[in-house]
Amino acid sequence: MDIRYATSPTEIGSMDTDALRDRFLVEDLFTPGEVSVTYSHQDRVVLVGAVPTDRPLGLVAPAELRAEHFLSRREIGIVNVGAAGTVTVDGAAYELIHGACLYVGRGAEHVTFASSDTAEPARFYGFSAPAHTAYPTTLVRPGEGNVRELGEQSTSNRRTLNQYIHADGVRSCQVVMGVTTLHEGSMWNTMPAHTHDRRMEAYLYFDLPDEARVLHLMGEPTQTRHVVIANEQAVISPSWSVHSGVGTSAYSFVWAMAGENQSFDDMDHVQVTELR
Ligand SMILES: O=C(O)C(=O)C[C@H](O)C(=O)CO
Ligand SMILES: [Zn+2]
Repeated sequence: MDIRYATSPTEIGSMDTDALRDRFLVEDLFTPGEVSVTYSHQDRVVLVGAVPTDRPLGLVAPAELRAEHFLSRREIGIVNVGAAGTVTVDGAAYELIHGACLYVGRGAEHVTFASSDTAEPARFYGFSAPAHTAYPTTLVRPGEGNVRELGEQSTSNRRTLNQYIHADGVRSCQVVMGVTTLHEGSMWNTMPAHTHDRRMEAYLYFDLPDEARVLHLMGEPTQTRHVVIANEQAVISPSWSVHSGVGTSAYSFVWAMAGENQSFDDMDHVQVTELR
């Protein structure tokens, strides 16, 4: 299992490009026929990528979890960023089309991923956090979440944010999750930027053309660094780090958080003019 240790803000000043990428960027989550798992010590979040091809794939607990089942002490939010597929949770099948989200609560024992058409596989992205109790497994189809329209065309940041798992929607212990889609011609996400000292966050960029990239901004607001990110790569953002990006093309991203609270609007806003 890929392990990423937690990072202090004092550490990143001396990191070069490769060190930043090794610590924060998750490049290979989606391998056909495999389930890939990255364990982050930032709030003990686990990122999962599953690409089922000719047979279903199971979500198995890595040895490092010291758990009988992956979800023995955890919950997970799953978004399908590929073609249609099915997630089966203890015998109940949920169909996820592109952009749909499934919350699976603590205690589920057998979770499997399958593609509806093996020639065009589903690509499941999971964000899992420790959970203290069991909330019901719930499917949210694209557009069924709480929608927020953000930004302006004139500042190239017009985007639609869908909240799926959140305090006023699908209930969870820690995970807050949704999808934001940039409108055509808009390139900036989360600008003006913010931090949230009470939660870490991870972004998975998707629906980005192969030849395009997102320049993702991270670090303390007055000590920013950038990471160049390709389609279907995830980036881990500690609670002290801004997380904003500009694409060379429109794109979507799954954002997901875990930590001290679930209050989406509990953000420490940063003015554009404060960034360095
Ligand atoms: O486009 C945005 O702005 C976002 O999607 C922001 C994320 O949801 C986020 O950073 C929540 O804290
Ligand atoms: Zn955020």
